Amino acid sequence: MAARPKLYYFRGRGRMESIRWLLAAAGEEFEEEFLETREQYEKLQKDGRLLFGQVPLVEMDGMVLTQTRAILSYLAAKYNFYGKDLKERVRMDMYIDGTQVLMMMIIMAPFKFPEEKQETLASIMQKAKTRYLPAFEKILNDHGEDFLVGNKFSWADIQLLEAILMMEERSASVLSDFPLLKVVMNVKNFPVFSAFKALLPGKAKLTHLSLLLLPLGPTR
Ligand SMILES: N[C@@H](CCC(=O)N[C@@H](CS)C(=O)NCC(=O)O)C(=O)O
Repeated sequence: MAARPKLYYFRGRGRMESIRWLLAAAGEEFEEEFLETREQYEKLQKDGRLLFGQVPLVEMDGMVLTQTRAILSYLAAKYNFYGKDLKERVRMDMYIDGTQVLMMMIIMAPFKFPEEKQETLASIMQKAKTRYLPAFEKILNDHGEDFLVGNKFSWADIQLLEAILMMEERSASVLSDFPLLKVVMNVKNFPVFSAFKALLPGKAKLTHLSLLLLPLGPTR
């Protein structure tokens, strides 16, 4: 098994993207194998490496890991992005689960019928602005800190930043009514910005992580 984590997924963001972000935030270099042929996928199946026949698949620390949320929890705990106790952890879980629901809606939107895409996206962005972003703005406002939980950079911040950058790709002004998020969720002020940057090949004009390089979905 490779010394570095090895990621197996399609050449796109999808469910693997948050895994890449956590590894990048930890400053961990990783390898990727993009699944581009049916044979590659079938080989993983045949070798018994896909527990439920699905990717993302990550090989690391002598383990073969599948199920996105399980992989993310492992990484967050391993690299100390998962709070100092169970109470911090459960708050993070709430924020992360909410954020991931929103992200999955955005990820799946390109798979809609062409005539439905625009309306679907508009409704997701509306939900983001009325349900999700106000909740995070309030959290920051209530505790007055720069991070979502425990006044310390965590998985919850990384997840929310990723979601916000996804939304800003669709609507650059999505944070205009959320002044605290605008300041706190500025990628350039993020403590791991340099770690992100270091992992970007070449030019490092960062708005997204590896994903300047990878397409979001089938239409992009
Ligand atoms: N619950 C799984 C879902 C994984 C999943 O749906 N993976 C898709 C690719 S994004 C897949 O492998 N689909 C093939 C299949 O289900 O046969 C996770 O979160 O990792």
